[in-house]
Amino acid sequence: MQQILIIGGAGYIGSHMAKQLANNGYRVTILDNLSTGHKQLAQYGKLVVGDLADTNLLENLFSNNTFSGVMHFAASSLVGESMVEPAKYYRNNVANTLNLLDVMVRHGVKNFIFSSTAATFGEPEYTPIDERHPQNPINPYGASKLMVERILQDYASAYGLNSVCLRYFNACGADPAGELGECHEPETHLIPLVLQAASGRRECIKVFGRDYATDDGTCVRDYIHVEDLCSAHGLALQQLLSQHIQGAQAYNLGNGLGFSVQQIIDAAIKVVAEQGYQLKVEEAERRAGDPAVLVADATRAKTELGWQPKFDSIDTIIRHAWQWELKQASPRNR
Ligand SMILES: NC(=O)c1ccc[n+]([C@@H]2O[C@H](COP(=O)([O-])OP(=O)(O)OC[C@H]3O[C@@H](n4cnc5c(N)ncnc54)[C@H](O)[C@@H]3O)[C@@H](O)[C@H]2O)c1
Ligand SMILES: O=c1ccn([C@@H]2O[C@H](COP(=O)(O)OP(=O)(O)O[C@H]3O[C@H](CO)[C@@H](O)[C@H](O)[C@H]3O)[C@@H](O)[C@H]2O)c(=O)[nH]1
Repeated sequence: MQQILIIGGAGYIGSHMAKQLANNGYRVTILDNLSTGHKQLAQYGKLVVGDLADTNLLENLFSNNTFSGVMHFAASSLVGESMVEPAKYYRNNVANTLNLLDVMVRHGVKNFIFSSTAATFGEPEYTPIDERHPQNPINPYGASKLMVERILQDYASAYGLNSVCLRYFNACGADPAGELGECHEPETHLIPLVLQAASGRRECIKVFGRDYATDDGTCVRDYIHVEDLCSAHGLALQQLLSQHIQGAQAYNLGNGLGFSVQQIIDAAIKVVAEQGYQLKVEEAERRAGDPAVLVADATRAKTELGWQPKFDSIDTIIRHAWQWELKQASPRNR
């Protein structure tokens, strides 16, 4: 059985990844410092609680296990916070990743998958955004992820470390079986916030600006189900393990479909109404640093990895997230 190390596997996307890998016959070890993750999400692997900054812990982990590959989800990932606390972002996302890569190189572990982001592109020059689009991040979060992308290129040529950077657009949805889902504190993502407004955990959803150059004036994003993100990781892993992928590669991951903030709210209103729930919408100022439109061109992932998103219906995405939200809002979990 091949053993995979998931860094950040107690978080939103990493926990879904652990479940998919475990269900596909891999042995999973999770390293997580539980800074934004949750022990109860790390159900599908052996959890080691610890920090990436702890080189001794990493050395022991790699000495006592034989990892076929490493998936790295751990990061600080709040765009706004990164503007006022850039040091935290460069330390956690860049310096700590370097720690990890150096231990991998020392132990001859060659296969690495990295969670990158659409935020590495900055203000789009054109959409949909393919891999040829210039990368000019406009915040330290995006810059920190781009630095790792760059480091991975050099580590591939100098040390033979093979890697895949997967640049997610807007991760959303939840485990279709209802066991796992998003629980960030603070939550900043649109879909969970809209659903919290419906469940009563939040008073209302605020629309950040209606004066963008889009059809209805609200921002357009490419919402990609967490299960589909994980299936792309699974395919990338297979290709790394079989050495079909070598060097440092990068793929954009999205559905290629744009939904406006208003369209998301409308879709959510329909889903929650089936169970008699409603939600209140309020107007708010634009949030600094939000581009009007971010949509992915994921052709490369489709042709080279054989990836095909399964949950591209926004209704299905919202239904899965709503099932999870109802569980979070139930009195037993409060
Ligand atoms: N959620 C999105 O829409 C989105 C979009 C693009 C990219 N990403 C990237 O995907 C990855 C996962 O995102 P998520 O939403 O699941 O985040 P998350 O915060 O839910 O998960 C990150 C996990 O990493 C852990 N962690 C952080 N720093 C650590 C450290 N130094 N040592 C050990 N563990 C540490 C946290 O405790 C948490 O469990 C991140 O790298 C993020 O930047 C997310
Ligand atoms: O209460 C809210 C929250 C969000 N929005 C809007 O909803 C859209 C989506 O926002 P959000 O869910 O915060 O996602 P993004 O800001 O698009 O960023 C996500 O997607 C990026 C890639 O596209 C990743 O890099 C980031 O990590 C991830 O947070 C944006 O237009 C926001 O202005 C609102 O109107 N009201």
